[in-house]
Amino acid sequence: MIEAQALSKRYGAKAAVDAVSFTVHPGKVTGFLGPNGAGKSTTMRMIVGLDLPSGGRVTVNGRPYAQHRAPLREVGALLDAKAVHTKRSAYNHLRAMAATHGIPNSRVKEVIELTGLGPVAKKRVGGFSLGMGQRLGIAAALLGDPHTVILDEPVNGLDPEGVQWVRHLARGLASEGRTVFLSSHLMSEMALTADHLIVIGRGRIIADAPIQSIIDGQGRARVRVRADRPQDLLGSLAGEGVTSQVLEPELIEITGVDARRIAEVALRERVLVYELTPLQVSLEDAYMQLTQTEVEYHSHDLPAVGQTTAPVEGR
Ligand SMILES: Nc1ncnc2c1ncn2[C@@H]1O[C@H](COP(=O)(O)OP(=O)(O)OP(=O)(O)O)[C@@H](O)[C@H]1O
Repeated sequence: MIEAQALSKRYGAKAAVDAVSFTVHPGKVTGFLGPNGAGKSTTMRMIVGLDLPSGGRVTVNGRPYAQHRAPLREVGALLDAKAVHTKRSAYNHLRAMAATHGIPNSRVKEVIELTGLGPVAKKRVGGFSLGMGQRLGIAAALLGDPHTVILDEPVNGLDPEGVQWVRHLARGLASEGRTVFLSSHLMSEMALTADHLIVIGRGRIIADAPIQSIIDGQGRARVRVRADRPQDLLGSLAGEGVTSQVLEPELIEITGVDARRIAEVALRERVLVYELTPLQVSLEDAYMQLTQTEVEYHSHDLPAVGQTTAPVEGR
């Protein structure tokens, strides 16, 4: 179990992590999700003692990381796969790590097999692709057979097979009762892997909940409507804070009210509706809504064609 209490990290005037408190429980995969610069890596580095907190504290199974007798057996972490730049082979790199922690060679061989590094184990790590480096970092994290596994952006640089492998690995580790904490800036990835999400933006926790409740709590209803006079329908819904997208002359998507409300208004306005389909709110949508005020680096899109906010023209 990882427990952070009012954990903070300042760089000069900037709060990279701003008094965050959260608990990561064993037996499930907890995703640590946030846009670039949100504070994920800094938080993870503080968990394993690589950065000193400016305030607050964080413990793993009740103690700060550095106070564990055999930290590698307690916590395995992948924090920066690129940090391994060595002329050693993967095998020798892992063997050296194992030796300093009293871990037998048989375990080195096990993690090499587990991470699919067998065919390249004797090759120099310096020549590894990003994906292979990532697998090596995960192998190193698992070396001590730790109770707690922390992986910072583990799928970075992995091919689809590798992404799926990380997913299975994470789920497998959690099903064995371990604490699994994975960071990502991709909701789509977390949706497939995590049971629970901690969402961070600008150094603050903005959600900490099971995935399903994040979808339920954040998603605004979105409904696809085919109607003979969609503009009249939108005009009548204008006071209800809806947004809409015109896809075809008689096909629109309305966000902000549910299908029943649209049907009521259509009936009142005598608009003929011949399709009314509630659309599931995607996790990506829920995430965007959660973090839209919390991203450090905004991109500026061109306005989407047909995207309007009611009231609309042509009424
Ligand atoms: N050593 C440092 N010195 C100064 N500022 C830093 C340092 N490390 C991180 N920061 C700043 O702290 C904030 C949080 O960074 P962090 O790397 O923890 O975010 P992140 O969520 O992991 O982002 P990413 O997904 O881009 O890796 C950012 O604004 C970053 O620029």
